[in-house]
Amino acid sequence: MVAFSKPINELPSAIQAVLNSNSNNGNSRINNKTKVAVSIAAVSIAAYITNYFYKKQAETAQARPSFARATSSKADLYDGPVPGNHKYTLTVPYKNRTAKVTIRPTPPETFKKHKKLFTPSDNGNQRVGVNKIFFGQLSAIFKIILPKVRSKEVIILLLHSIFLVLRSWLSIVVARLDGRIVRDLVAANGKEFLKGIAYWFLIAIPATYTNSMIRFFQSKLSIAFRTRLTRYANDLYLNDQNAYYKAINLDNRIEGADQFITTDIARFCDGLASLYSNLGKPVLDTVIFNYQLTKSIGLLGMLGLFGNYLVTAWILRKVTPAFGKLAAIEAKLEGDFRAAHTRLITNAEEIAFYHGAELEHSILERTYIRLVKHINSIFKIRIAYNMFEDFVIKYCWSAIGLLVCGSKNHGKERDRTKGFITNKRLMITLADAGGRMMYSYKELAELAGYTSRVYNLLSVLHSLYASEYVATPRPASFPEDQEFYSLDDIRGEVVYGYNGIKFEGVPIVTPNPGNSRGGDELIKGLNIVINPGEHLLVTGPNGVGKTSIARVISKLWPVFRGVLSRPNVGDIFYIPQRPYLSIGTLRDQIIYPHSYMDMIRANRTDEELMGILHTVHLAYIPEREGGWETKKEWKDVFSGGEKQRVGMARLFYHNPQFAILDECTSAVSSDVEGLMYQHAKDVGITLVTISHRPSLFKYHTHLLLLSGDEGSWKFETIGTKEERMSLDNEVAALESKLKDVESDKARIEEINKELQLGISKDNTSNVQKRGLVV
Ligand SMILES: Nc1ncnc2c1ncn2[C@@H]1O[C@H](COP(=O)(O)OP(=O)(O)OP(=O)(O)O)[C@@H](O)[C@H]1O
Repeated sequence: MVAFSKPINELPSAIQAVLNSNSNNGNSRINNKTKVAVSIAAVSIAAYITNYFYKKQAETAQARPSFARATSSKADLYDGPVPGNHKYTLTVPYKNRTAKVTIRPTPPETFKKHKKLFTPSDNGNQRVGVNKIFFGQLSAIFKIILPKVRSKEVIILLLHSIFLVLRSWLSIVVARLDGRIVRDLVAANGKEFLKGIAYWFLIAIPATYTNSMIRFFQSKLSIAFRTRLTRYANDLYLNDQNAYYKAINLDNRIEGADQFITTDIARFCDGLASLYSNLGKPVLDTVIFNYQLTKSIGLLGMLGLFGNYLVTAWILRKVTPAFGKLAAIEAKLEGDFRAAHTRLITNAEEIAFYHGAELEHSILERTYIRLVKHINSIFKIRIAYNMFEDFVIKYCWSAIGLLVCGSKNHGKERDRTKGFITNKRLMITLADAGGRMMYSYKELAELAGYTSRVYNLLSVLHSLYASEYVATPRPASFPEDQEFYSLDDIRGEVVYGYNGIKFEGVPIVTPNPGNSRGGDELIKGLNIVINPGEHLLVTGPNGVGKTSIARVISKLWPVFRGVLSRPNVGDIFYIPQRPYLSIGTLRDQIIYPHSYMDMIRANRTDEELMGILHTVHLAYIPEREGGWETKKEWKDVFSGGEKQRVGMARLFYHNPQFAILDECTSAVSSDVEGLMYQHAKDVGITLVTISHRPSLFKYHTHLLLLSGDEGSWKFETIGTKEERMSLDNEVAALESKLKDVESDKARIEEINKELQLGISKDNTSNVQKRGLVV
């Protein structure tokens, strides 16, 4: 018989109550010594299994060839996938060395299989909460985070569960030990008391280890889920289907995908991993104590209690605020705040030039205030809810429990008191478990919010990956004789592998997602052909659709009607209007989008890169910047003209059959621009140039003139060699006239100086009165 008087803090009082009733009944069959021994053995076995699992993982990692050693110290920290390989190795910095990580990109078949699981919702109008939709979404996401039974995550889950059960077991053992120590203390049995204290210290080792391991596995589970989800989302987002571009330009269902992928996925995984241990324990406690109560209060009393649970659950469901929806809105507002900061960082120089700090400051403040107001409103909502929750669960449940117990208590006064006290303790501990369960329900509701955001992200990415867009219904007022362009009605065709660029009745249309008038037709059905060796110059006023032609050729914008025939992806290279410089070394800027490993595989050398830099007049750069390995924020290092020349260097490195040059030399001086164009032609690149500069005429054979007049266009040859020569002559004549202008200017300055001298001699000079100014 064990007598309890003082529960210890870390023990759930509920378990002690069970032990109380158990021990009072004299049911203790196993002694404490055995229990301590069994506990230590059980925890040791669990620790051994854990160790074995992690040792195996470390061995697998060691067995991989060292990428850094295999190449050289120059090896950059990332390597792209090798074409045709289903997996590849990335090297990442880790504790002053590089660690290798094997990446297995999600195969397209998996996306195809999962597509039906992820159906985009009707623009967030559905109810976010713990409901059927939530469980459906969760089960779809489970297909990603637990793809098969034999996966790392399942092992972590199992080990986590083992430690959770061990914790419950240890709690019981510790409670019994506590009772025994108190008994010996009261009985003044010094020897037994000291023995109890010794056991106490002995059990502390597995107990603390178990608690640490529970937290460890919870974190491991969360990060393992996050890794799976992040990789999956990245694979859907960044691929040859350009979902990252479509999400911004062809769709408006997800705003700020960065927030979704970086923060929302992390919160979802944390919530899911903690829910397992947070919900598991009170559920276990509730089962145990309800079982105990049934013994005391009989079946009828128990039915009464269950009725009470059902009514409480119903009321709570009715009065619980939409925590899921609130969490989803909070996540969106966090995203807006983050996006405002990102904009500031990206455009720091332009904003500084304009002295725009004050305005930007107010934008940031406004975004933050919106977020804080929302969070504060959640806090307020929680006051009333928490009061209600406490009132119902802690006070009403206990009172009802006492009533049930009271009505069941018969017999002698002494027995009635004992039964009443035991049941009361059970009721209070049950209420405590209920409270924790309700708290977990709140967590579950918040998880529903993150689940809906993650699900929404994945389902939109799935539809963009499959090139499925939101339909725009044709408005009744839309003119009948006018073609209506909706993103769900793309009838054009793209033929790859064509040796040239051919448009057959292809209109250039802006996508305009979410706009009720559909896409705007910038250029009426284009019919042009560019064969290898012919060079096209596209010109016309601003905003007429020149760059949009390049977008259609690059398949960024859809071909709504007609047929576009174009070369394969690797045979055509595009240099955009705004230069882009990536993260990485100086070398990476020239070879972008290839990696250093691609360069090594293709037997290309730094000497070759140096030759290219000579061509674009940037040969001084490697020395100035400290060599090819230098890493800097290149967009802040290069001048506008240098950035554009780096773009041309990329063109010469990749040396494609076709190139689309979109105003990519507008900041380069005319002489160097001419040399670069001539070089591009000499090495056999067929050019499609978008430009306003007449000086580029002579490098092209065809002209596409966009007038902007209701989408009309004119396609003509720039004339014979002689005619182009005569154009050249005209340009030369104009340039020489410009030179004359310079000499005339100099002469005027001379005259002015002479006049100044005259003025100082004769202040009344007429010339001074008239003032000759250039
Ligand atoms: N993603 C988009 N969605 C809707 N309209 C767009 C989009 N991108 C561009 N436009 C519009 O399409 C029109 C043509 O744009 P484009 O960039 O092709 O012009 P451009 O002829 O190259 O002009 P510029 O000479 O100024 O570079 C513009 O009016 C522009 O506002």
